[in-house]
Amino acid sequence: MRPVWVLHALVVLPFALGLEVPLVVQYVPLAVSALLLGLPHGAVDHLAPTRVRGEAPTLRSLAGVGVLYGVLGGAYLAAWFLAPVASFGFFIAMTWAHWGQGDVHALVALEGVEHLRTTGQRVATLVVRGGLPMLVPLLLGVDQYREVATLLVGRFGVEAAALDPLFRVETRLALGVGFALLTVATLAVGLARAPGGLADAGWRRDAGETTLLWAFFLAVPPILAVGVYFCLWHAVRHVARLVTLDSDGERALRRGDAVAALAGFYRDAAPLTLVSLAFLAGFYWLVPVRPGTLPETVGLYLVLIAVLTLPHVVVVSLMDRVEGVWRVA
Ligand SMILES: CC1=C(/C=C/C(C)=C/C=C/C(C)=C/C=O)C(C)(C)CCC1
Ligand SMILES: [Fe+2]
Repeated sequence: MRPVWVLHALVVLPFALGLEVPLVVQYVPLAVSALLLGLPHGAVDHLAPTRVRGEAPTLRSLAGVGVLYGVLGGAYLAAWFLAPVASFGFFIAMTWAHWGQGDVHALVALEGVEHLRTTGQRVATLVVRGGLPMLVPLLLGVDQYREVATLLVGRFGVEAAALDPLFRVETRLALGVGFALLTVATLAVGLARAPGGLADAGWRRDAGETTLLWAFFLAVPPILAVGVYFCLWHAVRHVARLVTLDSDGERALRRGDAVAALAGFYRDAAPLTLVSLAFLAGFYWLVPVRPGTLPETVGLYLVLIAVLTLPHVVVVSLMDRVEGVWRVA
Protein backbone atom coordinates (compact mmCIF):
# COMPACT_ATOMS: atom_id res chain seq x y z
CA MET A 1 0.00 0.00 0.00
CA ARG A 2 2.89 2.34 0.68
CA PRO A 3 3.76 3.06 -3.00
CA VAL A 4 0.08 3.82 -3.62
CA TRP A 5 0.01 6.39 -0.80
CA VAL A 6 3.18 7.99 -2.13
CA LEU A 7 1.80 8.18 -5.69
CA HIS A 8 -1.43 9.83 -4.53
CA ALA A 9 0.52 12.31 -2.38
CA LEU A 10 2.82 13.09 -5.32
CA VAL A 11 -0.20 13.90 -7.49
CA VAL A 12 -1.67 16.22 -4.81
CA LEU A 13 1.42 18.41 -4.52
CA PRO A 14 1.59 20.12 -7.94
CA PHE A 15 -2.18 20.67 -8.01
CA ALA A 16 -2.13 22.20 -4.54
CA LEU A 17 0.44 24.62 -5.96
CA GLY A 18 -1.91 25.57 -8.79
CA LEU A 19 -0.80 23.34 -11.67
CA GLU A 20 -3.19 23.12 -14.62
CA VAL A 21 -3.25 20.17 -16.99
CA PRO A 22 -4.93 19.91 -20.42
CA LEU A 23 -8.26 18.09 -20.29
CA VAL A 24 -7.20 15.29 -22.68
CA VAL A 25 -4.32 14.42 -20.35
CA GLN A 26 -6.78 14.25 -17.45
CA TYR A 27 -8.71 11.53 -19.28
CA VAL A 28 -5.63 9.32 -19.73
CA PRO A 29 -5.87 7.32 -16.44
CA LEU A 30 -9.54 6.49 -17.10
CA ALA A 31 -8.73 5.45 -20.68
CA VAL A 32 -5.80 3.34 -19.47
CA SER A 33 -8.03 1.67 -16.86
CA ALA A 34 -9.76 -0.19 -19.69
CA LEU A 35 -6.61 -2.26 -20.23
CA LEU A 36 -4.61 -2.04 -17.01
CA LEU A 37 -5.99 -2.66 -13.52
CA GLY A 38 -9.40 -0.95 -13.83
CA LEU A 39 -11.44 -3.23 -16.06
CA PRO A 40 -9.24 -6.31 -15.37
CA HIS A 41 -9.83 -6.11 -11.59
CA GLY A 42 -13.40 -7.30 -12.13
CA ALA A 43 -12.55 -9.72 -14.93
CA VAL A 44 -11.58 -12.41 -12.42
CA ASP A 45 -15.06 -12.44 -10.85
CA HIS A 46 -15.83 -15.80 -12.47
CA LEU A 47 -13.04 -17.40 -10.37
CA ALA A 48 -13.55 -15.37 -7.17
CA PRO A 49 -16.46 -17.19 -5.44
CA THR A 50 -14.56 -20.50 -5.38
CA ARG A 51 -11.12 -18.99 -4.88
CA VAL A 52 -12.21 -17.23 -1.70
CA ARG A 53 -13.14 -20.68 -0.33
CA GLY A 54 -9.85 -22.20 -1.44
CA GLU A 55 -11.59 -24.35 -4.05
CA ALA A 56 -11.16 -24.83 -7.79
CA PRO A 57 -13.83 -23.36 -10.09
CA THR A 58 -16.57 -25.73 -11.23
CA LEU A 59 -18.84 -25.54 -14.23
CA ARG A 60 -21.63 -24.62 -11.82
CA SER A 61 -19.73 -21.77 -10.14
CA LEU A 62 -18.67 -20.36 -13.53
CA ALA A 63 -22.20 -20.59 -14.89
CA GLY A 64 -23.55 -18.98 -11.71
CA VAL A 65 -21.39 -15.90 -12.19
CA GLY A 66 -22.27 -15.85 -15.89
CA VAL A 67 -26.01 -15.85 -15.15
CA LEU A 68 -25.54 -13.18 -12.46
CA TYR A 69 -23.75 -10.91 -14.94
CA GLY A 70 -26.29 -11.60 -17.67
CA VAL A 71 -29.35 -10.93 -15.52
CA LEU A 72 -28.20 -7.98 -13.38
CA GLY A 73 -26.00 -6.41 -16.08
CA GLY A 74 -28.74 -6.88 -18.68
CA ALA A 75 -31.39 -5.31 -16.44
CA TYR A 76 -29.20 -2.34 -15.61
CA LEU A 77 -28.29 -1.83 -19.27
CA ALA A 78 -32.00 -1.75 -20.09
CA ALA A 79 -32.46 0.82 -17.31
CA TRP A 80 -29.84 3.09 -18.92
CA PHE A 81 -31.97 3.22 -22.07
CA LEU A 82 -35.21 3.79 -20.16
CA ALA A 83 -34.02 6.23 -17.49
CA PRO A 84 -30.48 7.52 -18.13
CA VAL A 85 -30.40 10.22 -15.44
CA ALA A 86 -31.72 7.93 -12.69
CA SER A 87 -29.25 5.29 -13.88
CA PHE A 88 -26.43 7.80 -13.51
CA GLY A 89 -27.58 8.56 -9.94
CA PHE A 90 -27.67 4.85 -9.21
CA PHE A 91 -24.13 4.52 -10.66
CA ILE A 92 -22.79 7.12 -8.22
CA ALA A 93 -24.58 5.50 -5.26
CA MET A 94 -23.40 2.02 -6.24
CA THR A 95 -19.79 3.13 -6.72
CA TRP A 96 -19.95 4.95 -3.38
CA ALA A 97 -20.97 1.70 -1.66
CA HIS A 98 -18.58 -0.49 -3.66
CA TRP A 99 -15.45 1.62 -3.26
CA GLY A 100 -16.28 2.07 0.43
CA GLN A 101 -16.74 -1.68 0.77
CA GLY A 102 -13.32 -2.25 -0.86
CA ASP A 103 -11.61 0.00 1.67
CA VAL A 104 -13.37 -1.58 4.65
CA HIS A 105 -12.08 -4.95 3.44
CA ALA A 106 -8.56 -3.56 3.01
CA LEU A 107 -8.61 -2.07 6.51
CA VAL A 108 -10.09 -5.08 8.27
CA ALA A 109 -8.65 -8.02 6.30
CA LEU A 110 -5.47 -6.77 4.58
CA GLU A 111 -4.22 -4.18 7.06
CA GLY A 112 -5.70 -5.90 10.13
CA VAL A 113 -6.78 -2.72 11.96
CA GLU A 114 -8.30 -3.21 15.40
CA HIS A 115 -10.25 -0.01 15.98
CA LEU A 116 -13.27 -0.88 13.78
CA ARG A 117 -14.94 -2.96 16.50
CA THR A 118 -18.65 -2.69 15.64
CA THR A 119 -20.74 -3.12 12.52
CA GLY A 120 -21.89 0.49 12.94
CA GLN A 121 -18.29 1.71 12.78
CA ARG A 122 -17.64 -0.36 9.66
CA VAL A 123 -20.77 0.98 7.96
CA ALA A 124 -19.75 4.56 8.83
CA THR A 125 -16.24 3.85 7.50
CA LEU A 126 -17.77 2.48 4.28
CA VAL A 127 -19.79 5.68 3.86
CA VAL A 128 -16.72 7.85 4.51
CA ARG A 129 -14.35 5.90 2.27
CA GLY A 130 -16.86 5.71 -0.60
CA GLY A 131 -17.81 9.37 -0.25
CA LEU A 132 -14.21 10.48 -0.69
CA PRO A 133 -14.13 9.61 -4.44
CA MET A 134 -17.86 10.14 -5.11
CA LEU A 135 -18.77 13.25 -3.07
CA VAL A 136 -15.59 15.24 -2.39
CA PRO A 137 -14.92 15.89 -6.15
CA LEU A 138 -18.35 17.53 -6.33
CA LEU A 139 -17.41 20.17 -3.74
CA LEU A 140 -14.79 22.06 -5.76
CA GLY A 141 -14.86 20.22 -9.10
CA VAL A 142 -18.51 20.73 -9.93
CA ASP A 143 -17.90 21.65 -13.60
CA GLN A 144 -16.14 18.38 -14.38
CA TYR A 145 -18.70 16.44 -12.36
CA ARG A 146 -21.49 17.92 -14.46
CA GLU A 147 -19.44 17.34 -17.62
CA VAL A 148 -19.05 13.63 -16.87
CA ALA A 149 -22.74 13.27 -16.02
CA THR A 150 -23.54 14.84 -19.39
CA LEU A 151 -21.10 12.55 -21.21
CA LEU A 152 -22.85 9.47 -19.85
CA VAL A 153 -26.49 10.44 -20.20
CA GLY A 154 -25.67 12.17 -23.50
CA ARG A 155 -25.11 8.74 -25.11
CA PHE A 156 -28.84 8.20 -24.62
CA GLY A 157 -29.78 11.55 -26.12
CA VAL A 158 -30.82 13.30 -22.91
CA GLU A 159 -29.51 16.17 -20.82
CA ALA A 160 -28.57 16.04 -17.15
CA ALA A 161 -30.76 19.02 -16.20
CA ALA A 162 -32.56 16.97 -13.54
CA LEU A 163 -29.28 16.89 -11.61
CA ASP A 164 -28.99 20.70 -11.44
CA PRO A 165 -30.12 20.97 -7.78
CA LEU A 166 -27.20 18.73 -6.83
CA PHE A 167 -24.73 21.15 -8.40
CA ARG A 168 -26.04 24.28 -6.60
CA VAL A 169 -23.62 25.90 -4.20
CA GLU A 170 -25.98 25.59 -1.21
CA THR A 171 -26.37 21.85 -1.80
CA ARG A 172 -22.62 21.33 -2.14
CA LEU A 173 -21.88 23.39 0.96
CA ALA A 174 -24.38 21.40 3.03
CA LEU A 175 -23.09 18.08 1.69
CA GLY A 176 -19.46 19.13 2.27
CA VAL A 177 -20.05 20.22 5.86
CA GLY A 178 -22.12 17.12 6.63
CA PHE A 179 -19.53 14.81 5.12
CA ALA A 180 -16.64 16.53 6.94
CA LEU A 181 -18.52 16.10 10.24
CA LEU A 182 -19.19 12.43 9.48
CA THR A 183 -15.49 11.92 8.66
CA VAL A 184 -14.35 13.49 11.94
CA ALA A 185 -16.98 11.67 14.01
CA THR A 186 -16.13 8.29 12.47
CA LEU A 187 -12.41 8.73 13.10
CA ALA A 188 -13.10 10.03 16.66
CA VAL A 189 -15.15 6.94 17.55
CA GLY A 190 -12.37 4.80 16.02
CA LEU A 191 -9.79 6.58 18.16
CA ALA A 192 -11.84 6.01 21.31
CA ARG A 193 -11.97 2.28 20.51
CA ALA A 194 -8.37 1.89 19.28
CA PRO A 195 -6.42 -0.43 21.61
CA GLY A 196 -3.31 1.75 21.33
CA GLY A 197 -5.07 5.13 21.46
CA LEU A 198 -3.29 7.81 19.42
CA ALA A 199 -0.32 5.46 18.96
CA ASP A 200 -2.51 2.70 17.45
CA ALA A 201 -0.93 1.79 14.10
CA GLY A 202 -4.22 0.69 12.51
CA TRP A 203 -6.09 3.84 13.50
CA ARG A 204 -3.20 5.98 12.28
CA ARG A 205 -3.35 4.25 8.90
CA ASP A 206 -7.09 4.85 8.69
CA ALA A 207 -6.81 8.50 9.70
CA GLY A 208 -3.79 9.03 7.44
CA GLU A 209 -5.44 7.46 4.39
CA THR A 210 -8.65 9.41 5.00
CA THR A 211 -6.77 12.72 5.28
CA LEU A 212 -4.71 11.93 2.18
CA LEU A 213 -7.84 11.15 0.13
CA TRP A 214 -9.66 14.29 1.33
CA ALA A 215 -6.70 16.37 0.12
CA PHE A 216 -6.41 14.35 -3.09
CA PHE A 217 -10.06 14.74 -4.13
CA LEU A 218 -10.16 18.43 -3.16
CA ALA A 219 -6.94 19.37 -4.98
CA VAL A 220 -6.85 17.16 -8.09
CA PRO A 221 -9.35 17.79 -10.93
CA PRO A 222 -12.11 15.13 -10.63
CA ILE A 223 -11.64 13.34 -13.97
CA LEU A 224 -7.93 12.82 -13.31
CA ALA A 225 -8.43 12.10 -9.62
CA VAL A 226 -11.13 9.45 -10.12
CA GLY A 227 -9.07 7.79 -12.90
CA VAL A 228 -5.93 7.59 -10.77
CA TYR A 229 -7.87 6.40 -7.72
CA PHE A 230 -9.78 3.73 -9.68
CA CYS A 231 -6.56 2.17 -11.06
CA LEU A 232 -4.14 2.67 -8.21
CA TRP A 233 -6.29 2.65 -5.10
CA HIS A 234 -9.41 0.54 -5.64
CA ALA A 235 -8.15 -1.90 -8.28
CA VAL A 236 -4.69 -2.42 -6.77
CA ARG A 237 -6.25 -3.36 -3.43
CA HIS A 238 -8.66 -5.77 -5.06
CA VAL A 239 -5.87 -7.33 -7.15
CA ALA A 240 -3.76 -7.71 -3.98
CA ARG A 241 -6.73 -9.49 -2.40
CA LEU A 242 -7.17 -11.82 -5.38
CA VAL A 243 -3.47 -12.65 -5.53
CA THR A 244 -3.25 -13.51 -1.84
CA LEU A 245 -6.31 -15.78 -2.19
CA ASP A 246 -4.73 -17.69 -5.10
CA SER A 247 -2.28 -20.41 -4.04
CA ASP A 248 0.14 -19.79 -6.95
CA GLY A 249 -0.09 -16.05 -6.42
CA GLU A 250 0.45 -16.41 -2.69
CA ARG A 251 3.51 -18.61 -3.27
CA ALA A 252 4.95 -16.11 -5.75
CA LEU A 253 4.45 -13.29 -3.24
CA ARG A 254 6.20 -15.29 -0.52
CA ARG A 255 9.18 -15.68 -2.85
CA GLY A 256 9.07 -11.90 -3.28
CA ASP A 257 8.23 -12.42 -6.97
CA ALA A 258 5.58 -9.75 -7.52
CA VAL A 259 6.04 -10.01 -11.29
CA ALA A 260 4.99 -13.67 -11.33
CA ALA A 261 2.04 -12.87 -9.06
CA LEU A 262 0.87 -10.08 -11.39
CA ALA A 263 1.43 -12.24 -14.47
CA GLY A 264 -0.85 -14.86 -12.93
CA PHE A 265 -3.50 -12.21 -12.31
CA TYR A 266 -3.34 -10.90 -15.88
CA ARG A 267 -3.53 -14.44 -17.28
CA ASP A 268 -6.76 -14.98 -15.33
CA ALA A 269 -8.14 -11.54 -16.17
CA ALA A 270 -7.24 -11.36 -19.88
CA PRO A 271 -10.09 -13.38 -21.44
CA LEU A 272 -12.96 -11.50 -19.82
CA THR A 273 -11.20 -8.14 -20.16
CA LEU A 274 -11.19 -8.78 -23.90
CA VAL A 275 -14.83 -9.89 -23.84
CA SER A 276 -15.71 -6.67 -22.00
CA LEU A 277 -13.88 -4.59 -24.60
CA ALA A 278 -15.85 -6.41 -27.30
CA PHE A 279 -18.99 -5.35 -25.43
CA LEU A 280 -17.73 -1.77 -25.53
CA ALA A 281 -17.50 -2.03 -29.30
CA GLY A 282 -21.04 -3.46 -29.33
CA PHE A 283 -22.23 -0.56 -27.15
CA TYR A 284 -20.82 1.84 -29.69
CA TRP A 285 -23.36 0.61 -32.23
CA LEU A 286 -26.14 0.16 -29.71
CA VAL A 287 -26.42 3.60 -28.08
CA PRO A 288 -28.62 6.28 -29.66
CA VAL A 289 -25.80 8.88 -29.75
CA ARG A 290 -22.44 7.43 -30.80
CA PRO A 291 -19.35 8.93 -29.19
CA GLY A 292 -17.18 11.02 -31.50
CA THR A 293 -14.47 12.30 -29.16
CA LEU A 294 -12.20 10.83 -26.47
CA PRO A 295 -14.34 12.23 -23.61
CA GLU A 296 -17.51 10.86 -25.21
CA THR A 297 -15.85 7.47 -25.63
CA VAL A 298 -14.85 7.54 -21.97
CA GLY A 299 -18.50 8.35 -21.21
CA LEU A 300 -19.59 5.23 -23.10
CA TYR A 301 -16.89 3.21 -21.34
CA LEU A 302 -18.22 4.41 -17.97
CA VAL A 303 -21.70 3.14 -18.90
CA LEU A 304 -20.10 -0.25 -19.57
CA ILE A 305 -18.30 -0.05 -16.21
CA ALA A 306 -21.61 0.79 -14.53
CA VAL A 307 -23.34 -2.24 -16.05
CA LEU A 308 -20.47 -4.56 -15.11
CA THR A 309 -20.13 -3.16 -11.59
CA LEU A 310 -23.62 -4.16 -10.42
CA PRO A 311 -22.92 -7.93 -10.63
CA HIS A 312 -19.31 -7.25 -9.52
CA VAL A 313 -20.66 -5.79 -6.26
CA VAL A 314 -22.62 -8.99 -5.65
CA VAL A 315 -19.50 -11.13 -6.19
CA VAL A 316 -17.38 -8.92 -3.92
CA SER A 317 -20.09 -8.91 -1.23
CA LEU A 318 -20.09 -12.70 -1.36
CA MET A 319 -16.29 -12.70 -0.92
CA ASP A 320 -16.69 -10.28 2.02
CA ARG A 321 -19.17 -12.62 3.64
CA VAL A 322 -16.92 -15.67 3.27
CA GLU A 323 -13.95 -13.70 4.63
CA GLY A 324 -16.01 -12.35 7.53
CA VAL A 325 -15.31 -8.69 6.75
CA TRP A 326 -18.57 -7.66 8.44
CA ARG A 327 -18.43 -10.17 11.27
CA VAL A 328 -17.38 -8.46 14.46
CA ALA A 329 -15.73 -10.39 17.29
C1 LIG B 1 -15.10 9.81 -13.78
C2 LIG B 1 -15.76 10.77 -12.86
C3 LIG B 1 -16.86 10.47 -12.09
C4 LIG B 1 -17.48 9.13 -11.95
C5 LIG B 1 -16.85 7.95 -11.96
C6 LIG B 1 -17.44 6.69 -11.60
C7 LIG B 1 -18.81 6.63 -11.05
C8 LIG B 1 -16.67 5.59 -11.74
C9 LIG B 1 -17.03 4.27 -11.34
C10 LIG B 1 -16.20 3.25 -11.47
C11 LIG B 1 -16.44 1.91 -10.95
C12 LIG B 1 -17.74 1.53 -10.39
C13 LIG B 1 -15.46 1.01 -10.98
C14 LIG B 1 -15.53 -0.35 -10.46
O1 LIG B 1 -14.94 -0.71 -9.45
C15 LIG B 1 -17.53 11.53 -11.28
C16 LIG B 1 -17.55 11.14 -9.84
C17 LIG B 1 -18.95 11.72 -11.80
C18 LIG B 1 -16.84 12.88 -11.29
C19 LIG B 1 -15.93 13.19 -12.29
C20 LIG B 1 -15.14 12.11 -12.86
FE1 LIG C 1 -14.27 -3.31 -7.70
